[in-house]
Amino acid sequence: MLAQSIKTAAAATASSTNLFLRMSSGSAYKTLSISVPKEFVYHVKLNRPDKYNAINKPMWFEIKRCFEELSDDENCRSIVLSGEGKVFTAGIDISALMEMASLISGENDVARKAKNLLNVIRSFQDCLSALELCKKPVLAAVHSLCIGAGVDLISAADIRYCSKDAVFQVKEVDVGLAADVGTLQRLPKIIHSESLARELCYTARKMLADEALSCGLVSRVFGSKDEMIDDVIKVAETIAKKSPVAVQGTKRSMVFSRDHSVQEGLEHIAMWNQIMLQSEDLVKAASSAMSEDKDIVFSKL
Ligand SMILES: CC/C=C\C=C\CC(=O)SCCNC(=O)CCNC(=O)[C@H](O)C(C)(C)COP(=O)(O)OP(=O)(O)OC[C@H]1O[C@@H](n2cnc3c(N)ncnc32)[C@H](O)[C@@H]1OP(=O)(O)O
Repeated sequence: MLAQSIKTAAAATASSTNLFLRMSSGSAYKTLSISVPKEFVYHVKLNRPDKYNAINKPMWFEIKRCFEELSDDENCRSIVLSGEGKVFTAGIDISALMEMASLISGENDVARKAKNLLNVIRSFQDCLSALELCKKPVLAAVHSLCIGAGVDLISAADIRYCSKDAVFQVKEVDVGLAADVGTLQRLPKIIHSESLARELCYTARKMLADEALSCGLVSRVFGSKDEMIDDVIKVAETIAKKSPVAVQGTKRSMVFSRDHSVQEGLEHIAMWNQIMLQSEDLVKAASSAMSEDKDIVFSKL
């Protein structure tokens, strides 16, 4: 009886950490579609194709929930992010911008209006930072348009790819905004050019795939969306076959080191690895490297 209860509890715990199982049992996403094309590889698609995947309020919060859930889903080791339909995304849904305006219409006082806006801006920032905080690497695969909030979104990913029809546009100044959900902070560090980043952000000019490649915004340009998705899933699969302890530690250290000095980064990884080098993954990976057997089975993490 006790053994049966333990088994049932264990099964419940296992399924509660498996996003895909919970999705198929009903707790679905309305603005994202999620699949598992390969073992341990998740594919998250922005899924409002009729609206060019414009990011409306539900999509903002589903992005946050999804990447937070995948962060702790032991069946997920890498994530591909793409857009369903004709374009990757046309940026924030204009209705979400209007909703922000309506939030302050009932207030007369500047301090109260500011407080309301601050809360919204911070919560939208958190939605996209969820990609960066996610323990698993996120590989963004961009086709066609990637506008405004789309650039904020992919800037929080680990790796970016695009197809040759891709167009990137930091469009915020055109709608009267200083971008406030990540582009201004992350883009200069990705492309290592304050000059180009400022040009793109001040002018809102369109950047095509070739330039995105040459400035380092993307790692590779593919001939078509289909070719890109196939190949990016292969990269995600390669990552998913590595030790999850090693990959998650690498992401954590690279995100930390981007924002700290070399010495602070070295200290951070030393603290991390004084624990993680004790993992069974090190022994498994090292002994496989010395043998013919390259098919290592790492435990879930
Ligand atoms: C706290 C603040 C946080 C974040 C702020 C982010 C700022 C930004 O994201 S700025 C960028 C905002 N986006 C835009 O300005 C783009 C607006 N869209 C367009 O200019 C055009 O749609 C287009 C992308 C140039 C494409 O044009 P076209 O090929 O002619 O298609 P459409 O018929 O215009 O669009 C198809 C379909 O999609 C709907 N749609 C497109 N973009 C948006 C959007 N941003 N919000 C809401 N809906 C959008 C469009 O209405 C059409 O839908 P229908 O139902 O067919 O009308």
